[in-house]
Amino acid sequence: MVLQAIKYQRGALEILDQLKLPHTETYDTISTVQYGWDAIKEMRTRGAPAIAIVAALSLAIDLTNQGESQESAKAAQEYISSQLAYLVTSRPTAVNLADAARKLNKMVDAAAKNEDATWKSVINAYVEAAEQMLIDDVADNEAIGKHGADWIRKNTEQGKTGPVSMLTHCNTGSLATAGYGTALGVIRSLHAAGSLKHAFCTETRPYNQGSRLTAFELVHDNIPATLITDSMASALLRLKGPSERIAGIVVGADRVAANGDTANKIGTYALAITAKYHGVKFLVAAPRTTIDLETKSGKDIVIEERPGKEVTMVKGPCISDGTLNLQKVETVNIAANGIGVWNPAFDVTPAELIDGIITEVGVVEKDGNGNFDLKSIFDQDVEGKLPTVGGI
Ligand SMILES: CSC[C@H]1O[C@H](OP(=O)(O)O)[C@H](O)[C@@H]1O
Repeated sequence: MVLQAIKYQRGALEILDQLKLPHTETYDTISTVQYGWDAIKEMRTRGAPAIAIVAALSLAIDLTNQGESQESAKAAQEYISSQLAYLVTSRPTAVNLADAARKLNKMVDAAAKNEDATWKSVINAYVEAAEQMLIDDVADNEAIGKHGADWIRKNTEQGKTGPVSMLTHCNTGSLATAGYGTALGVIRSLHAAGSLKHAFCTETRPYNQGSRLTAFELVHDNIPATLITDSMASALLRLKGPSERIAGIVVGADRVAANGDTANKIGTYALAITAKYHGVKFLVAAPRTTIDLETKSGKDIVIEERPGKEVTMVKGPCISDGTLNLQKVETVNIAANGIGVWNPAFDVTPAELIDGIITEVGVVEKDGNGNFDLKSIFDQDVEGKLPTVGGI
């Protein structure tokens, strides 16, 4: 069975409630823009690409369910624009959602200006573009996986002489995208090619994307894997690096700035520092829709701060009279009452610590001056496909 974070057919959208994984697989119906916004804000669905897709499809569902209208094409365009502007407010750091909104607005503006445009023709154009995002994302991830695996085999000592082990952080797999994943897609590609010795994943406190989601995906796919706590990463590289043939650390991204500085799940920066210290490669895997050329460097990236209770409270299946009730989740406090909490959801890894940025058109490395040229990859096609949202 393929793990699906998003289930969609025209007129019906469901998202896998990732707050309940790995205990239960429950799908929530998303029938309005507000339901989509709430699911993203509460992180029942998460992951930079998945956030953009769920947001765009929640509006597609909203529009489809409205049925016929006598309103004008202009009214349709204005409604879509207002709903996309609202959806973008659900989470600020990942650029994919804002990028998708920009491209979808541009497409809808053009559709509304057609001389024979109607409410229906504009709505249909939007729905088709939003649906195309699902298809594009999986294709992009499979290409990222291939490029990343090829690069690791060619550019790491371990990869040149046999199967490699890789460490990854957070969740960047099928549960963070429309399928296959970005950084976890690279690990999937290595595994499929017989080039993976072992995958290590961090638990990724406080949401535990690693222990609850990535471990779930690795076990589901029968990929040899080991879970470590976030604080174990440096010891792993020092004590088990040579014997485990750890070639590198591969992570996802929420926003890559024009100079290559990368915002990703909190803890990524620390991993980049320890990778540099231990001489293993540090790779970022992300589709071009995550690269934001309008943001010059990491200091300009807004870092989302989340509620302190996500650090001090943990959720788990309810255990009463010794029996496990998977349908009932209890929340337990694990910190001293009254303690202050700082809970940034992301941090920024400077480009100088990144060895390569794996995209669907190839791996970008720094030039002789230590700079990433990310603009050039937007001129390249992927089998004739430019970086798009919904084929736009
Ligand atoms: C391919 S997902 C990219 C990115 O999104 C995750 O953040 P969150 O779980 O808070 O949505 C994480 O930073 C992943 O690396």
